[in-house]
Amino acid sequence: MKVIQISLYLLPHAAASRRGALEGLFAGGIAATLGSFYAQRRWAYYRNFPPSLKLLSVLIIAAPTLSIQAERRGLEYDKSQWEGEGARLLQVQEQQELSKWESMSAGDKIADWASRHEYSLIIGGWAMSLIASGVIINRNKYQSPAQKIVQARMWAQGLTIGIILTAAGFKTTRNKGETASRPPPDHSWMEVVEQHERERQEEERMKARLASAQRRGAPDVPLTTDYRLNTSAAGPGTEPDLKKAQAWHPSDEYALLSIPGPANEQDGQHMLEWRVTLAGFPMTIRKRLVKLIERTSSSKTKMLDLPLSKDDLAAINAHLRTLTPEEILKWAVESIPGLYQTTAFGLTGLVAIDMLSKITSSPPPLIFLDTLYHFEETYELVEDVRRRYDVPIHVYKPKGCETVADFEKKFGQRLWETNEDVYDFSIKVEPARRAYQDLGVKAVITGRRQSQGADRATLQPLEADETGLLKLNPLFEWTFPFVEWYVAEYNVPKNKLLDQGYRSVGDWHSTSKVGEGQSERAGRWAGKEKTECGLHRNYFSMQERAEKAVGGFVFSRELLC
Ligand SMILES: Nc1ncnc2c1ncn2[C@@H]1O[C@H](COP(=O)(O)OS(=O)(=O)O)[C@@H](OP(=O)(O)O)[C@H]1O
Repeated sequence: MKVIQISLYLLPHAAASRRGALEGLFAGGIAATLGSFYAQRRWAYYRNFPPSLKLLSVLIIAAPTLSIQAERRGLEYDKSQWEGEGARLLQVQEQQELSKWESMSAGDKIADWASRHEYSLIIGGWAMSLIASGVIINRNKYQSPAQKIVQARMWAQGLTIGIILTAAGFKTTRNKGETASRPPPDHSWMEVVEQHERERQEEERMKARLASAQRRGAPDVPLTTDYRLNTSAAGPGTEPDLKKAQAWHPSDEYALLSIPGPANEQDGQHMLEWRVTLAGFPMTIRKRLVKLIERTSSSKTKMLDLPLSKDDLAAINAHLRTLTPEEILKWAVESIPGLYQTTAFGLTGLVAIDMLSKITSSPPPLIFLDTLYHFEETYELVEDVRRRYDVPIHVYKPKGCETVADFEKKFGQRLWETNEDVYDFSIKVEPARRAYQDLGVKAVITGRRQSQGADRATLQPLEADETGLLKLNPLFEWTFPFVEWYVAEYNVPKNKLLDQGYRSVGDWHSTSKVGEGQSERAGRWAGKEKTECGLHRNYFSMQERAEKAVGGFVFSRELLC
């Protein structure tokens, strides 16, 4: 807040008043002197006045003009010092007064003018009554000039007291009326000052919080003032409603925000992606940034007691939905015991691997279910990841099978065509179960996202499956462009097939390229109704279907388990 030093304000105010006083004295003095000369020439009885009385008649005019003009100049100076919001308020007030004045009757206008100039009227009244009584008393031949002056002053004083009493009575009546009809006092100036003060304190608090978060090892995020947006999704020129941002990811240069767009009949509600350049942030984003930094730098969290009740799960999800993927991962690393990441090295899983490598020096170990039918490029990617990230990879294959030959010896060729339920169970569902039991897995991070649609459209950040396994989906709200952006931005290793027209990669026999405008997973089991490999379906029903398909429990135990 601006503090005005008294000397800086008072000295120019006094100078302005002095200038006004001189102007008033000069103008009043000249007018009164000219008037005195005129009276001297014109009226014999004025010529008979002693010089002191003539001087008094000049002073009577000059003194009020001096004080009135001095006050005017002082007020003018005060007004010139108002600036910004203050000046605006003054203008509004003047405007209100003008319209009030225009709506008044002639009588009210006179009363209003009189009340605003009461001191000028009193001084003027005193002067006029002194002159008038002087003129009347001067006609008395029997009094000496000194007696006449004393008597004129007495008359003038009496008249002036009369004027003052009338003004006081008039003012009291007026005040009573005004108090009854007066609108509540206008405290808007106080609001302006308070608002400025609140903003200043908020800014201070943010700086302090940011500094403290940074001391605790949070990333250094640039906070400047210029703020630009660009979007392809909503069209240029529109601005996102930042309060609705559901997911966002700050990098060194910009943040990606995911905000629900307008619903339409074809796609229903869909998300819009915004790229916000971090040349600077508005206050709303800055606040979220500070929160984010605080969260990412917060210290230890208590480990969860498993299993979770439904209510606990709902409460945790309500919390996780407000976090970024990195925050969710950090929370999981700190609070979920027995945490692993299950991955087929899809783009989403790769993003999570990269984020985890920046969050912790001992990221959750990876579980890769080697179906034996992966593309060569996928196996190459496994090695790339092994080289780039210091994370253990547990590879699980179909039970008792090291090679395709082993698998086909057991189940025959093209099992995915001859018996899909058995295929899904034996290449993914059973090996996964085995891995979870061998390794003591309590929770897995998955690469599923809501925007992949079908069963995943309502995906939550944390789920508990029918076996009690927790599944964490940190990128549940990210869309494909976000994932692609992250991979490119941080040079995350990816499947070479993605540069050849594939978007989601599974087994070679059930994966195809996708055309322009097709959905991300259109190339998986193309032409079939199937949308999931079974890994994320109900374990017990998958097991039951596979057992039925191979001819009952006894036989299935041998073949499948
Ligand atoms: N083979 C294999 N091994 C380990 N984990 C696997 C496997 N297949 C699927 N997943 C997990 O499921 C996530 C989604 O995979 P997909 O989108 O490819 O769908 S599907 O599961 O194959 O139907 C997938 O996400 P990503 O980590 O992005 O691959 C994994 O979390």
